[in-house]
Amino acid sequence: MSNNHSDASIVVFWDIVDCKIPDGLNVNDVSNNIEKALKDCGYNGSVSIKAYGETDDFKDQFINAGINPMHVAGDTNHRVRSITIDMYAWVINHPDSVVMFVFGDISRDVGFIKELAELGLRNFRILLCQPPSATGLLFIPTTKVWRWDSLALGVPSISETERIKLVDVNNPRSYYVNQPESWKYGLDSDDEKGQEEALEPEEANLEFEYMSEIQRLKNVVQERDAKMVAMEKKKQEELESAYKSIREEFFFLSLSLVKATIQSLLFKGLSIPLFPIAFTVMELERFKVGLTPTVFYIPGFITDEEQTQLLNHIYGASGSKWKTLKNRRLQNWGGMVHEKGLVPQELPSWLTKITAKIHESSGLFSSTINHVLINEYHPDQGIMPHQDGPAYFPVVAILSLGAPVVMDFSPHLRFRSGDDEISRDQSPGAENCVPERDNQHSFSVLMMPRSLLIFKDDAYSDYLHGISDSPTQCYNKVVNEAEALALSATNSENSNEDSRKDGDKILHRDKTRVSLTCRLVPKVHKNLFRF
Ligand SMILES: O=C(O)CCC(=O)C(=O)O
Ligand SMILES: [Fe+2]
Repeated sequence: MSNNHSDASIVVFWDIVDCKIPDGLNVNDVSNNIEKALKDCGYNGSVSIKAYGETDDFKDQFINAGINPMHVAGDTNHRVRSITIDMYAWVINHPDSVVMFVFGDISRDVGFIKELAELGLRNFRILLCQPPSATGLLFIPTTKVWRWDSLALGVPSISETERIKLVDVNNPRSYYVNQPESWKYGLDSDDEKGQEEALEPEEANLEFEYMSEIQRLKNVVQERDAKMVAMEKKKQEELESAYKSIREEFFFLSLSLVKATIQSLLFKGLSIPLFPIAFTVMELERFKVGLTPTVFYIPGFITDEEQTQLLNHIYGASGSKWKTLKNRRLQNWGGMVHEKGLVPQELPSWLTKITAKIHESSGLFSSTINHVLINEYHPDQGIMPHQDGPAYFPVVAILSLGAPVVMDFSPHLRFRSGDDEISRDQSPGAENCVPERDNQHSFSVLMMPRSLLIFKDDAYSDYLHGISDSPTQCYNKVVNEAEALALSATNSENSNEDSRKDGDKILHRDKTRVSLTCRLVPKVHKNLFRF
């Protein structure tokens, strides 16, 4: 609610009997003077004047002056009651407005004075104009007071000092001058009853009707106020819940947008640095593939640029770094792995950059990755099904570069009697072929360039993994089908790597693949000479 009433609507309730039109003036003059006096006090809102009394005689004059004539027969009380009822009808529809009373002496009407006081407390601005004979009401909580003889002539309102001077403390009708402040402001007081005088039966009837009407109107006002408060509360709640759902929708929308964007980029084989999103936001769990719970495939783990840089470093290494095996070439970085552990050699920074990224983002390695095996496969080369040795247990991460390839996983026979007989890949480059235990549980993973495959625990110890040396590989059984489909989509545009034969999905390997097998050998020999 605003306290500034300068532009608020104004209503003037004018008792034309007790505040007669001065001789020599007409209705129009008086109404102009009232409006002028209001303007002089800074009230510029639209003015609506209602006149009460024997208005029939001047009906046309009032109408011409834009004044609403309210014909009321009877005495001051009748007019005041009509005014009170209209006042309530007005305040119901005009909250925070300016209410001006131009009427006679109503100092006996304690109830009415209290109504005015209440209005003042409810952010209505109460203005009062009385004939010089009425002194009592000068002390009710009004904002401005005029004397009728001056207001009718357009003279300014009286000053506070003048108002006090005008109060005749000896006038019995001014009794409330000496009442406590709380009484003056319409608050409860036991004195009120004592001040009332006995009424004639007819008057008492009238009083009863009047009071019931006032009560009815007050109830309307209260109901309206309660409705407004409830509406305001409801509006606030609706706004709050709208904001809440917008915030939630926005949150989920942004999450799904991020997800959708990443997926669509991945499917298109585009280069995006996924690792911070892959692990910190989406968590490793989201990259689980297949039924074995410990196999993770993260497509696009590195960017095209990072892939190129890695390949440059790998092919930039001295020729002696390569060890040629029967069906592939390899580089060993990080030291030699022996039965008693790793005889370490510092990894070059171009490798620690990537191993640190794998270590930090996966959170699966108990300390820094200290060993990297780089394998190079031509299209007709592969690696026999094998199990990585216990030296690296329980986790391995393989980063793929260059061409795609299919890695097959098959359960091995470690559960048969004489488990010890199963040989393991204890040294770089050595792989061991072990017969499958159960073909039904075999699965394959399509390893796209720039992807990272991690397998650990059961997948590490209970399965053999290998790459066939065939230049064509079937990828029907791949568990990372989404990437396989993405591959088909990409290949159909620019290469003949993918084709279908008798319903089988065939990958044609026509380029070299390079992989980085990143592992941690926890057992490290610190002192080389003691070994
Ligand atoms: O090149 C690959 O993806 C697999 C390499 C591997 O299994 C190994 O080095 O033990
Ligand atoms: Fe391996």
